[in-house]
Amino acid sequence: MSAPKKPRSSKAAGTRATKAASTDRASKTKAEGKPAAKSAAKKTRTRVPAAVEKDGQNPFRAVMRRSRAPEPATLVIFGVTGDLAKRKLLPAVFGLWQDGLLGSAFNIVGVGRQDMTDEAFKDFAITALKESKETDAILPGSLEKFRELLYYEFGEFGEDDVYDRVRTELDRAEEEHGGRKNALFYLSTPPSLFEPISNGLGRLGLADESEGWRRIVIEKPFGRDLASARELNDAIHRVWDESQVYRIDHYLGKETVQNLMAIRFGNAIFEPLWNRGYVDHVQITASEDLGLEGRAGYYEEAGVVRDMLQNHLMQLFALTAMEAPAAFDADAIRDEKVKVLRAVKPIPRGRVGSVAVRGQYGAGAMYGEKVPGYRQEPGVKAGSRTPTYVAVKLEVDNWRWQGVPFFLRTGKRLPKKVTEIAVVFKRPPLGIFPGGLERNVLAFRIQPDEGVSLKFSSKTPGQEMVLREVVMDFRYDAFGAQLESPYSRLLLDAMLGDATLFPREDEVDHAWQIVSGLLESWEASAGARGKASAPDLSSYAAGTWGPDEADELIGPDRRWRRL
Ligand SMILES: NC(=O)C1=CN([C@@H]2O[C@H](COP(=O)(O)OP(=O)(O)OC[C@H]3O[C@@H](n4cnc5c(N)ncnc54)[C@H](OP(=O)(O)O)[C@@H]3O)[C@@H](O)[C@H]2O)C=CC1
Ligand SMILES: O=C1O[C@H](COP(=O)(O)O)[C@@H](O)[C@H](O)[C@H]1O
Repeated sequence: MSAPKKPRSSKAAGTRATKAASTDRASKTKAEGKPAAKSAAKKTRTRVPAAVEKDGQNPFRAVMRRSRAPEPATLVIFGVTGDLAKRKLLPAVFGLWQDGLLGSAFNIVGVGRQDMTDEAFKDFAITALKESKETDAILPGSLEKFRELLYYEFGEFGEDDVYDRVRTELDRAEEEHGGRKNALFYLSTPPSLFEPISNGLGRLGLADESEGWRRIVIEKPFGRDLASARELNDAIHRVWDESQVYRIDHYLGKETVQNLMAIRFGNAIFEPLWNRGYVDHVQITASEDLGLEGRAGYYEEAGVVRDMLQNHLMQLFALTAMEAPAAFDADAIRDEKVKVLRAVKPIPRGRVGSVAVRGQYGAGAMYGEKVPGYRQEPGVKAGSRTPTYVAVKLEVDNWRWQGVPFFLRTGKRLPKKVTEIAVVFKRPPLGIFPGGLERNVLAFRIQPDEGVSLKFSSKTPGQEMVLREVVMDFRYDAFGAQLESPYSRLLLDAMLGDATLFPREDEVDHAWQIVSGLLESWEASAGARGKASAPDLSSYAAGTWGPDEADELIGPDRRWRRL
């Protein structure tokens, strides 16, 4: 599906019109109820410091090596005071910078609604880096140099002033870097603000690429159903060309998700087996031990289908089931993912009961400690029907996968954190030994203990030909390298203009087409049955592997892997 082209001439006109207006706006002061724009003339900036090196070597340098460094650029993070920015984005950018991967001219403009000076923001960001578990080991002197890259702007995202001030920041960055005004805009805000921010950037001409590249990174969830995802795509395309849009799914930035492609398409032995002739079924699991972690406001609106299934799990599915792309480039890979998503048998409302199960955790125990049920979590509405677990059976109508079910499951408060793709092979056609009729399993452990294992049957030592299952295990830590944060990988890719690991418009659309039948069916049944009884929302105790109905979904001749 090709994206509508942005109307270049009208955008250029918009840029000219708003330039004059910006001079007026910039002179408004906080006394007038608007934050004062910072004058480019008055403010001096220190040159961007080079990454900290020890004896010419950064001892924490990541394995991520790229053949080119990004051009001088400004990263503008909208929603920089939020949870994601504090815990993941700022540490990811810091890690890239400390590893010397961001080039010599780079800075960050945080944008929020809170009134804060640059200095207060620098303190905020440094505290976030010190507190986040995701921050790389900090080298001596590194934080002091990193804080010099940080600036802050604030305002109402529905009004023009804040974008005008962002533009002033880009002008200033250009003066310092002596280059073009390249900018990556990262929307780390609630989804309701994606469209207003995109529009604001468009109104002020900030999507126009005549003075440097301009790209927009959009967080998930992308829409709350098929219709709203399409509306959001349309709104985004009124401002941006698809080539400027980076919809982020952090699972695609995980090393081991990329390794799935490397193993499938970088070896000759797997592909001949990767089809209905040999594969019995595939299980894709993203199990979380955590509960809500204070995100009830968001999660009550989203639930597990929008939070995990529509995006992360559908991406893992697409990478597992797609055909080999002709090349490792953005369009070749995204084309293949779209093809297989299109081949998934739709789940109309009437079939939902037989192919999907959802549940909500009740009180239980995690690692020996009692934990409350979902409805007792702070911020959750009494009698909430928000699902925290979903399992679904997908069938793919193509030659490769006809008759091979893909079982996807994800949930919160399951016994442990583990993400895995398991390709379960058919049993041997004939059993000539005692035992030995087990199914072989090739399992990609996405996290933790990243690696790949092959389970097969072997003779046990002794006089008898008795077989037992054994596991051949490759652990990713054999490379001896620290794994890069997915946000680091994806941020750097976006800075380099590489969209390979970002879902394209049509991928998001097809993923929504698959899951929207589930949502419609469950939401309609909630309306019909009222809040009190909810037969299609099963309960499971925290610390267990989800509702019993999920076992029925995969059974009777198959069972979920106990991980
Ligand atoms: N947190 C996470 O682990 C993950 C988050 N995401 C996605 O990332 C995005 C950001 O998430 P998260 O950081 O958790 O969200 P938060 O709720 O923590 O808020 C993000 C930012 O948006 C600002 N904000 C909120 N409401 C408004 C408003 N009405 N007007 C202006 N600014 C507003 C917040 O400002 P203030 O600080 O003043 O409230 C904050 O700066 C979301 O799209 C989320 O779905 C994706 C994966 C994981
Ligand atoms: O996007 C999200 O992902 C996390 C799980 O991510 P992981 O990298 O830790 O596996 C999930 O907890 C969160 O609810 C969701 O918004």
